[in-house]
Amino acid sequence: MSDSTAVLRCHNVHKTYAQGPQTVSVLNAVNLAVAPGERLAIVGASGSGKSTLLNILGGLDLANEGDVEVAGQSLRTLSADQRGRLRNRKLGFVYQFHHLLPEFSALENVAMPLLIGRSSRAEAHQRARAMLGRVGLSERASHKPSELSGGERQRVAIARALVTSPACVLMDEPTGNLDSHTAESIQALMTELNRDSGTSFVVVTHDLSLAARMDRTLTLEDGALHG
Ligand SMILES: Nc1ncnc2c1ncn2[C@@H]1O[C@H](COP(=O)(O)OP(=O)(O)OP(=O)(O)O)[C@@H](O)[C@H]1O
Repeated sequence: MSDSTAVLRCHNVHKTYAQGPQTVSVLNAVNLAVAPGERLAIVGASGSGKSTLLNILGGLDLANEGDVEVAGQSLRTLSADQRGRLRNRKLGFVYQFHHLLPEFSALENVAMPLLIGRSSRAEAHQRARAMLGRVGLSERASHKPSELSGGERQRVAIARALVTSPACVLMDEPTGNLDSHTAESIQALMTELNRDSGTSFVVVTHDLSLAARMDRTLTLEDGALHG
């Protein structure tokens, strides 16, 4: 794959953190290219830097060195506002602890990225309703997150990540706090949505059965990705 076709790409990414008087190197020359429609799992020991890498790939955190390109656009050249807009248009995010807004309904949570992207309220709600249908939650549209099960909340988070038709969805432990049956249904849903939408997935996980369902698995070790 030539780099220009990658939906997400990083080159020579380094990240260090100050921990007290020490500087700790977490990422040390990470290179990655994610193809359109590709499902990639990133695995690695606790503390190996998986979440750090995901946050840098999503433009939520900045590398000390190196570059990230989202849909061919280098994040380095963008202001924080421009990065936010690119993130909103091209990326979706799913976290283990879902980060749904507690005071809003499932429908309003899913509509949120569209409203932030300046869709009209009517259009945002129509698309959010359709997406909730895709994840099997039409009957739960008016429920608040506290009125949903863990698996339902995770499906709302997936619907919210996909509602803008992003090029790539970044997921941090999407099945991490779910029982095995619910995790299995989330895995099946991800496979189905990937097939239907062609959206790429980058999934950080300790769940080896989820990793096995992806097209490719890379291991983060000693600050670098290994095939
Ligand atoms: N803001 C921060 N300041 C200082 N150190 C940090 C910060 N964020 C992460 N770290 C350190 O960077 C390392 C990598 O953390 P990260 O959360 O990326 O690992 P991980 O592979 O996602 O771990 P886990 O599988 O346990 O979630 C850890 O040693 C962590 O303590």
